[in-house]
Amino acid sequence: MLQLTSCRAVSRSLYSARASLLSAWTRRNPSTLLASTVSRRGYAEQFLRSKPHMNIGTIGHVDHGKTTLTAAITKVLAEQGGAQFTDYDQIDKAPEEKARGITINSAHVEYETANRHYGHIDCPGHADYIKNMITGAAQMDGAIIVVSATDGQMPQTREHLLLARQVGIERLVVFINKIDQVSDPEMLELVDMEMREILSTYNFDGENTPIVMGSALACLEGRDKEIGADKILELTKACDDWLLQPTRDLEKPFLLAVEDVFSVSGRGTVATGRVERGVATKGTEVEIIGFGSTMKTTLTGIEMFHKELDRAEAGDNMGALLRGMKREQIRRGHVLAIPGTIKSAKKFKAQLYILTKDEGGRYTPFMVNYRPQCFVRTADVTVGLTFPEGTPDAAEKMVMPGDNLEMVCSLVFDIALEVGTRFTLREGNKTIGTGLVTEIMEYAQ
Ligand SMILES: Nc1nc2c(ncn2[C@@H]2O[C@H](COP(=O)(O)OP(=O)(O)OP(=O)(O)O)[C@@H](O)[C@H]2O)c(=O)[nH]1
Ligand SMILES: [Mg+2]
Repeated sequence: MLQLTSCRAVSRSLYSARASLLSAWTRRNPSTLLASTVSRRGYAEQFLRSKPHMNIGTIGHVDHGKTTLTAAITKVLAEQGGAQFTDYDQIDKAPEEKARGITINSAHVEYETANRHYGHIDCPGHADYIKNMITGAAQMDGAIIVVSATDGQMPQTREHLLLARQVGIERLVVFINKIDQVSDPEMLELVDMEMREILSTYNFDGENTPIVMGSALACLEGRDKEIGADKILELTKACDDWLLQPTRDLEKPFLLAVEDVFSVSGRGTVATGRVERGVATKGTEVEIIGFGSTMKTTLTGIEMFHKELDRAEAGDNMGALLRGMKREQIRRGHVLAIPGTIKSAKKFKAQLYILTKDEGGRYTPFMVNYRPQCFVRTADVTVGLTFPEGTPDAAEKMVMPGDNLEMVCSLVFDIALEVGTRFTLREGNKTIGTGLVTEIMEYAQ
């Protein structure tokens, strides 16, 4: 970044300067193209809205009515002018999308209630959910868990609850669907009780979570308003009231993943990278975390768009001038963060999704102690994979392409990690899996 500064054309507008800076930057690191083009300004232009935005989705057992419900929500809100009606067929005919090199089937719709703008994800198949949740393609801040009144909770109801918890969803709303097929009120009460119980089992607030009972199909077919449209509106109201607005990246403590390091004569050492979250100003104290010891320093200068600036925020690509640091002390893969907000770790548990060969992954299974490269932010470190304690027949157990499972990951070097950090596993030039940190088992110091 600073190299570019020395040959800048003074008359160029900020915007074109930024474009060339980005292209030079992404040439060096093509994988960050997406992240860097969605800059703070670009984002604001595209998504400026008057209401707070939230990402949610429908989760739950196969055939319990997630897609029908998604269509029903767009139908009732379309009548109020807050959505475009998206019928069942349009949702399940989901376009294939490429995210992080993995093909993912999911359908996105959007709608507005009185209070919020929602992005809503409905995935056609069970395996896609898991993949979407682990890769972050379905980054949900909250979710609607759909359970059929005729079946009650089923294995994937529980599995999705577990996964929702692991990907950091704190609150859910329950929709007990298909009540048009159940005439016995005691049966509904039983499903209600069961749901509260398993919500608590998975550390959700079982007692206070709103549970709405209705029929998505009745709503979609425009009949039985009292169990159809009325209940769907009650559900969206429950989402507005109960689901918590996520903290915006800007409000979180500053964190930058170091992409490159330069030595600028007469000034000192500059680390460049994208601000993942928070805001930094001149004088901000930071820790440099990863690869051994944690070092403290101060940001003495911020450079962006070929200019000295006072402030950088989430989404910006910045150069950070670091007081008293030598070039050799910092490397790609280090993280600059507000002291005490993130720690360096070597060993953690993760939920993994192993790509199939059609997704560009391995053709063959692997066994315990497999050692791929783990890519976290800008770091890549060799990782040894083992099964959690108590896994039966761990020595003979095979992990097949297409599997999703929990594994213990032991890194060769420690890096900044926290629960919820996402990473990819690669072998040679192939992405073979993606993962999400669910528990830190061993910190570096
Ligand atoms: N009687 C009745 N049938 C419903 C209701 N909601 C959905 N269905 C039916 O249940 C079946 C499954 O609905 P979907 O919406 O496709 O279920 P899904 O949860 O999206 O299923 P997957 O995406 O395959 O996991 C369809 O035949 C729907 O018409 C309802 O309220 N009442
Ligand atoms: Mg569906």
